[in-house]
Amino acid sequence: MKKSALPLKNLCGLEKQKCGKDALVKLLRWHFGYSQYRGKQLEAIESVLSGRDCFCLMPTGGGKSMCYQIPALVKSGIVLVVCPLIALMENQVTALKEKGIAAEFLSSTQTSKVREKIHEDLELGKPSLRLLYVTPELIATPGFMLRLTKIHSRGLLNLIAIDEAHCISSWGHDFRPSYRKLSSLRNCLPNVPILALTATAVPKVQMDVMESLCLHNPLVLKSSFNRPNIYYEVRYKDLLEDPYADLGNLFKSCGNVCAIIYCLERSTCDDLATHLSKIGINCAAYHAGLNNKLRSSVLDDWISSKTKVVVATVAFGMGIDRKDVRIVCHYNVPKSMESFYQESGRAGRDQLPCRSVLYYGMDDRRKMEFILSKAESKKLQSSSLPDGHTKKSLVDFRMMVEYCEEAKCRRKKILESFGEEVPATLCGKSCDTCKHPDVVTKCLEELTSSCAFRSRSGTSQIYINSSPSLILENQYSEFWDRDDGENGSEDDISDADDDIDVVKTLTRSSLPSKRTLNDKIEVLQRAEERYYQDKNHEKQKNKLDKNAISETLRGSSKQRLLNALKQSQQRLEKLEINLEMSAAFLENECFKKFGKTGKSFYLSQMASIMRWLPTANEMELSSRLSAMTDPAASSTEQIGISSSASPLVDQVSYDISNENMYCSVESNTPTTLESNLSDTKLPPIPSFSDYMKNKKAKGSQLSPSENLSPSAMQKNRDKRARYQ
Ligand SMILES: Nc1ncnc2c1ncn2[C@@H]1O[C@H](COP(=O)(O)OP(=O)(O)OP(=O)(O)O)[C@@H](O)[C@H]1O
Ligand SMILES: [Mg+2]
Repeated sequence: MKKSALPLKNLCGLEKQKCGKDALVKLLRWHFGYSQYRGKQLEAIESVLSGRDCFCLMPTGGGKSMCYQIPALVKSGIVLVVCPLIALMENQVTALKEKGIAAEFLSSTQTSKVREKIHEDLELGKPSLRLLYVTPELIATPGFMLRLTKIHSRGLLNLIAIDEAHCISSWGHDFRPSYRKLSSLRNCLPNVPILALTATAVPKVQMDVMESLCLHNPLVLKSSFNRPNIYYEVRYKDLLEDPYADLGNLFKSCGNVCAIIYCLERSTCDDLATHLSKIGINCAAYHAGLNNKLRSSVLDDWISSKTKVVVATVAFGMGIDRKDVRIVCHYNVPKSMESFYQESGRAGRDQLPCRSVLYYGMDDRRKMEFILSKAESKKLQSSSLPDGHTKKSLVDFRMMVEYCEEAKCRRKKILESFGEEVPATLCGKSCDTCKHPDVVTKCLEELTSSCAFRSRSGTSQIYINSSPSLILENQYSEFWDRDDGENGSEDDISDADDDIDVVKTLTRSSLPSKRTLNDKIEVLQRAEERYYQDKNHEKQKNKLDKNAISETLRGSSKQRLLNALKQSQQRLEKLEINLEMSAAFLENECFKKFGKTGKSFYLSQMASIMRWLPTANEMELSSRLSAMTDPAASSTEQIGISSSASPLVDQVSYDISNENMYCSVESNTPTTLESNLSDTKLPPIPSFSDYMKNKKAKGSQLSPSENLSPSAMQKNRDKRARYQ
């Protein structure tokens, strides 16, 4: 039920713009129904109300949002909240509106009419809005900054709150380049207090956040990271008969509780959800591979308790405020302690007892190490980060491995990883190692002995012998290119599972786990050999099927284009286009040209368009789309790809993944794809006719060009050898 606003004038001395403690408690009760402030909430609120910057570190579920929501109710004017996720903004705005609090968010997902209405309100002498949620990308646009400065100059900008502030630090676990742009806020909007909030920041990240946001003499509030109501536990997959069955039994024994199970890959989410449903557990899968509609309905059903268990990639979580999650399970080991803390922290936000259960497996560990080293080498190549960042993610992951592989208090390990000193008695038997030390020690001994042989040959042979040479060196995949600063993505901060899908290409283990690791690796190696032996044969056989462009694929391509166009429209304020029609037009052009040649080329072209859109200016976009009404133009040239712009590609091979695009492009010129792009502003893939001409000239067999560098030729030879 909506509540009318509390007559603030009676509570607060508006002239002095101050609020006493009692008045602030009344506001909390009236609007949110809570009787008292938690932890350091009140101190944070008082700090920003007095005009002082504040850095607030509170545990997951600690109630950080309240620290900016209450100040918004104290006096008229706006509190600007910067959030990394549209879903997060939507959730909070909906919840606030239900409480009768005037809040809105601005994002590309809204219609221009809705956005215009919000802008109109902001231009009023006394806006009705109290909280305005925006993404960091929007802050970076000059148009929006101008609007903010106008509001500021009218004395109406009361506070800037930066939620999930650790995203600004490249030392943090969820670094978002777009957050970097927030450092201009202090200069552009002087004297507005800034409140930085986070649940996960090691001391180095804390300093970085405060410096990057140019906080002046901030009040630094740090609460313990400890989540006393969570019982921590690790289960060892390699020692379990059947991890799926174990997980099923766990859920059955806990009753019909609300839970989240995190998996590394989308396919595991689907498999596991199917398995759990079969044994009567009310669950659904959630990942970035599902369309928006399905994702929202899974989320809605889970929020409303129609579905009890969600089996998800990390795309699920940030900003989801369901209080009564009783179990958070990790079916694969997370990439860092910070991620683990954030994800497991979604349990027990009601402060009641709950569990974190992590299933740890040696395969998962090696898989993650492989993924992280791949990401590190990419970072190193692009030199996008300063020295010292390299290997950081592997070092972070090491903590996670230690958490699982040491027979020490799990809680202590978590807290110490955040730099907190922990008294020996803190845990009070609320983790498996403290409660059952003998059992855990025995498990670890068994695990170590089963792994002993491996130490003779070093790390996993599977990765050393095969996949890295194929994937690390020879493949160029979109997948590693995700960078919100570049693609302007406002979508999921945690769409990291896209990255993870590279491992789909690797042999997947679903072996009975009581076997020794030795057996497992042998089986994996055999499977891997078979995989490569079958590869050529299979490639021929499935070529047609694999290459078909389904209606679903076309639908999702249109949706991607629509999202990208929305972002372009937001970026280029004068751009007037019909978004739906434009998306359909661009997709159709792509389909017309590549429909017959197959999915690989179609996907490559789609990817090129997606890269081109965020770089195109108004004129380029309008002229490209003018072909919609000019059939002659549209038939001669496709968007962003002119045959003359073809970057002389010698070998284009498409393989391995059927869902995600894996386009391996090797150029015979030293020109990089990026430099082509910046020169011409055109997507850097060859036109199909060029490719065919090239191919015909060399016979039907794909062969390396004479112009290829010796190392590239060697790589190609190696690659083919593996396929024979
Ligand atoms: N003083 C309070 N008393 C009781 N409940 C509170 C109080 N303050 C906040 N809450 C509730 O605690 C829950 C968690 O709050 P919130 O979402 O702000 O946490 P958070 O610190 O932002 O967590 P995260 O790091 O996961 O984003 C919410 O349901 C909120 O309504
Ligand atoms: Mg929060």
